[in-house]
Amino acid sequence: EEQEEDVLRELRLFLRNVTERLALDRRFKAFTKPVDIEEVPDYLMVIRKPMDLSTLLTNIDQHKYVTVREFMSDTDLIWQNALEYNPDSDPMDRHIRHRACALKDTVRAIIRDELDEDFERVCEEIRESR
Ligand SMILES: CC(=O)c1csc(NC(=O)C2C[NH2+]C2)n1
Repeated sequence: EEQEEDVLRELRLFLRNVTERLALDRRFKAFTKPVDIEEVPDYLMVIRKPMDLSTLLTNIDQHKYVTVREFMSDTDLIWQNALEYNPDSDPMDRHIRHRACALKDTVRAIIRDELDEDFERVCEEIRESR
């Protein structure tokens, strides 16, 4: 009902704010857009579920996320994919893995500091009722 739509609207505002702050952080530049398959032709052979910050914003606007948990599954894909695609000891791989770990820690810190547990519980109730 209307109150549920108010909750989901507030969820989308929170998720857009988090995503835009991540996209402004220069450390996460490599994660802002889908990997360019012309530049990295083998990427889709290694990574089955690509994800990036611009796609998160599109998903939010398409009402894909009803809970923060669902949003975090997709933010986890971003750094997990980077760790998987860049496993080697060469400096470039190490550099992007460091940024992937920074993305993981930054998302978790924001959620811990800024998400009210009771708000997420209401979102989970809405998801289970649908
Ligand atoms: C987004 C992402 O994880 C990404 C984009 S390019 C890249 N890795 C490289 O270009 C090479 C360094 N060793 C492979 N990783």
